[in-house]
Amino acid sequence: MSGELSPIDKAKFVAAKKAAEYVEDGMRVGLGTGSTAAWLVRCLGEMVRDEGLRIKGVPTSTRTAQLAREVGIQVVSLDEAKWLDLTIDGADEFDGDLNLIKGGGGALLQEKIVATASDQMVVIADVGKEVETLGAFPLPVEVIPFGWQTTQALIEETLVSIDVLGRASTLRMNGDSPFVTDEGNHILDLHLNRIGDARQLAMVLNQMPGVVENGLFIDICDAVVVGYGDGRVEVRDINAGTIEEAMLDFAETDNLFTDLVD
Ligand SMILES: O=C(CO)[C@H](O)[C@H](O)COP(=O)(O)O
Repeated sequence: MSGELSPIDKAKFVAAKKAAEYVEDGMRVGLGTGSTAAWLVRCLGEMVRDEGLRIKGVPTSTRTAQLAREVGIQVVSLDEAKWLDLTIDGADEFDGDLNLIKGGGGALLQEKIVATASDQMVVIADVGKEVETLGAFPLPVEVIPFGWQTTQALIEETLVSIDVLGRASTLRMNGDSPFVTDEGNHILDLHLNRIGDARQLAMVLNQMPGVVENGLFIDICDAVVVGYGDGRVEVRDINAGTIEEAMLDFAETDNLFTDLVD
């Protein structure tokens, strides 16, 4: 059964499976969005079902909320949970300092709120997401629909004085219509190619009227669990500075490969 998955999907799965070990009974857990996070939700659902794990999950999107309920995880709102023990989420890019680009799935706003309200954020990613410098992946910026073209122009103009290689941006589409986030906003994808100073850029973007949030996660992530297509995983922990390596066995989890959900 595992042969049906591409190496990238196997890598995402093993990262998620390994990260599920961080989750302990009684925890309030932020549940990320995207295909890698969907694997995590499925793994946690299996632990709830088979091992009696009791957790409260705070989803970062309507998609994740639906999947979490489907697999039997108790879903609560962030305001009900108030503060979280742990958030596990995917990423579009991570660098050596574990700074991230997120928002490829359009859920960056809830993802950042939830991750920031957590004692610990663990990112799960296939090794292809690792970069030396952030910026090859277009940076998602959530903007309010009112005057979005003016906001876009302001962003592009401001980027002239920022250390980036490109400054074109595109409105994310969903078919013929603009993509709409769970909060009713739009997403501008900034094609920067290379971000020299991600911290500065994140601050500058968030000062602009019309910008709700940007997809740079600076000093938020505590550890990245990196998955490889052959089942290998590495844990990069920013606090302990350690790298743990392990090999996961696909055979035990074949049933999870039957229906990958995103
Ligand atoms: O930030 C995200 C959604 O807003 C995702 O975590 C990110 O896009 C990675 O997605 P995937 O796990 O499908 O590669």
